[in-house]
Amino acid sequence: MSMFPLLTKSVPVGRLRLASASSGPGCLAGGAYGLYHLQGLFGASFSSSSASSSSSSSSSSSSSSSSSAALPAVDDSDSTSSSSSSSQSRDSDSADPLDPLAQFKCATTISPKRGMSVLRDPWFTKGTAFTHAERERLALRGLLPPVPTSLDVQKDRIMYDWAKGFKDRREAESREKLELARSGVTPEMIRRHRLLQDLHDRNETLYYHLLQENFRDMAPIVYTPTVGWACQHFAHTYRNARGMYFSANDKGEMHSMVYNWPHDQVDAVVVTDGSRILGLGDLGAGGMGISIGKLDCYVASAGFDPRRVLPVCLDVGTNNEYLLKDPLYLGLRQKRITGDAYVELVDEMMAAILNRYPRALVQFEDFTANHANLLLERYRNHHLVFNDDIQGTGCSALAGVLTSLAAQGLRKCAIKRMRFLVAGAGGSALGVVDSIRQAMVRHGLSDEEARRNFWICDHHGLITTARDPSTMHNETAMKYARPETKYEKADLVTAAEAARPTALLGFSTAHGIFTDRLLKRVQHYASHEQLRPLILPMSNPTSNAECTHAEAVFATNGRAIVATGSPFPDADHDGILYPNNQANNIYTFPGIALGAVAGQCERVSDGMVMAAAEALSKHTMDVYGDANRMICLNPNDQKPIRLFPPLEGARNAAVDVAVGVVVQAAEEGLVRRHRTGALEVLENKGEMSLRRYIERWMWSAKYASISFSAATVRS
Ligand SMILES: NC(=O)c1ccc[n+]([C@@H]2O[C@H](COP(=O)([O-])OP(=O)(O)OC[C@H]3O[C@@H](n4cnc5c(N)ncnc54)[C@H](O)[C@@H]3O)[C@@H](O)[C@H]2O)c1
Ligand SMILES: O=C(O)C[C@H](O)C(=O)O
Ligand SMILES: [Mg+2]
Repeated sequence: MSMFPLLTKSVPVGRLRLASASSGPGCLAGGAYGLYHLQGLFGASFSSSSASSSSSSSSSSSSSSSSSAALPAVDDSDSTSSSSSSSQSRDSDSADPLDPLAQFKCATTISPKRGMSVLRDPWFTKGTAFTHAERERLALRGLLPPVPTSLDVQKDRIMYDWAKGFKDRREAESREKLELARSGVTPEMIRRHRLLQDLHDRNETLYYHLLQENFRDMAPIVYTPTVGWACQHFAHTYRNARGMYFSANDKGEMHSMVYNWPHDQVDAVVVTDGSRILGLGDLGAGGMGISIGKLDCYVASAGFDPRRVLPVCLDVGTNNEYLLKDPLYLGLRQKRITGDAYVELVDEMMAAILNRYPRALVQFEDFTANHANLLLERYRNHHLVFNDDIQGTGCSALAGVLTSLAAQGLRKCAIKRMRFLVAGAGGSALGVVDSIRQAMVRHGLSDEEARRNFWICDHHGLITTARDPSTMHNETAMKYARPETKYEKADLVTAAEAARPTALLGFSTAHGIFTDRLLKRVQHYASHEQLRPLILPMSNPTSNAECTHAEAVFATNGRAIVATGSPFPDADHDGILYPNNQANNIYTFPGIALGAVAGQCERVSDGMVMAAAEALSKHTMDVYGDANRMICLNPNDQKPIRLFPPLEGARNAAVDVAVGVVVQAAEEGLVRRHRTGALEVLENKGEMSLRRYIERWMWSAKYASISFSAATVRS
């Protein structure tokens, strides 16, 4: 039974009963939309819609308050009177027991709107409570999380925030505290996240204006690490529809439901299946948060038009037991679909999206390694797609490597001298290793020689040819298996002794595994090669980091060149301030996407990803100038080095990356020819003009002058 019954009050006005309740359909606001129940037709007014059909609510059974869950506020009685008496009074009011049509009497609400317009209308909307039938009638399929909920569950969601009386609140609170401590997200960051998301729902232009102007300060709120918290708590904080959900239950329907999205043009789609969100694991339908957060970066730093981006969550179930038991969970309550059935769903979703938006770029985000690799290989040769965790991260990490060399006064070909010890053998680690290996090959090593520069550990330890691939999460790591089988499953320090690495990369999600001892070892081996050690603990969110920025600086006495996946405070050591630098794909996915879309590219090739890395590295060195350059090569130098540009200049960085991407795509014949397109600009007027062409393509958050035309009204 619901503990917080919503009281609704209705006012009879002639034959129409107008509702004065403050929630749900059935309310009349200043007569704006003239919402009424067609009670006049059949006399009695009761709910035909079945929002209360959801299984989870015990109170939505027989009382009239369950009717009001579907169509609240049709009630002659005073709001304080008991629900059963009000129900009787309605029946006795008008029902004629001899009328053969009595059993079919219903009240229905006629909406002059459909789709997003009805969802966003506070008088009509039922939010997640729209039933399947209503979703079909109102063109809502896909615009809401796939499972209709009851009014009671919606109410519990609000009461969860209200914090009093929620029966599991104490358990939930202690879990939240644990998660907060784990994720490195503070209550203040959450407050700001919610402030910004409320604004996002109210005024997109103002939201993006703020984001574009304050990207450095706001990126940690709308993006990593706070976005991780938002995904974990998606079901608890859900307020408004945003993005599209395709679910396993939509098989066969996706081609039509994609037309429910209210915009005829879409340039970029970010899709996740929620199976591996940052380092937080399977968050099911809550993964929608990461698609939204990534696209915020598209708009803020790459100038995508927010009306032309589409966040997508593919819901194939979840293996997260906590979510499956959470009454507020918004996704399908079933274990994840796998194998051929999974691939069929992704194929159908991709075909549906690309059928309606043939020119759209699709970014895959936070899929588990096996699916990430499989889907990338499946689509990359035919469609404009890329995987952010594999290619975007590979691009950012390679840019960091190149910048570390440039800052030490070395040329790019010095990458051949580097040896990498990598903690983590998942999709991202392999994406990064592949990118760096390709760069080594470009600079003269054979593929085999390049492979020998990598030592990869997973949760068992070092991967050698003695490893049984069936014990691994990501078998593709076997292509880097070391021949030194005596080190099979060696821990990181032992592996470091064998590898003598000059660089340490972290994609393990394992907090603190870059110990003081390990960091000192790597510094020692790097100095033998006349290099400063490169330390990239890239796991997210904050508390999954293999070490903090300060730990790397202190352990190496300021010699390490460090950047971390999530933001950390600057470190003060020996009177020198070491500014934190974030090693994150945020520096590259917006620019790669900008180049691919504004440049009318047909595919995203490995060459384009490498060109993006080189462009970002050059941009970073140009931005910081001599402040980021060592005067002479000295591995004991303590000068702070920054590997990535400041976030406040993210738009400029994205444009430089985009130009690099288009130039490379043009060389590879991957740009579509168009009379006034990027290729023609590049060929006829050169790179500077291409830059201006791309800048002109970008959207800025400014109010446009608006007037009305009936021709543009859409449902
Ligand atoms: N900074 C960035 O831009 C960026 C980009 C992508 C991914 N990431 C982060 O990298 C992490 C990994 O992502 P993924 O997609 O590769 O995930 P994944 O789940 O595919 O891989 C995790 C890997 O870590 C290994 N591992 C677990 N514990 C370990 C330990 N103690 N020592 C060594 N290895 C261990 C696992 O065996 C597995 O190979 C996540 O935290 C993710 O957020 C960061
Ligand atoms: O989301 C991020 O911050 C980076 C990366 O895509 C990740 O999965 O961790
Ligand atoms: Mg990711």
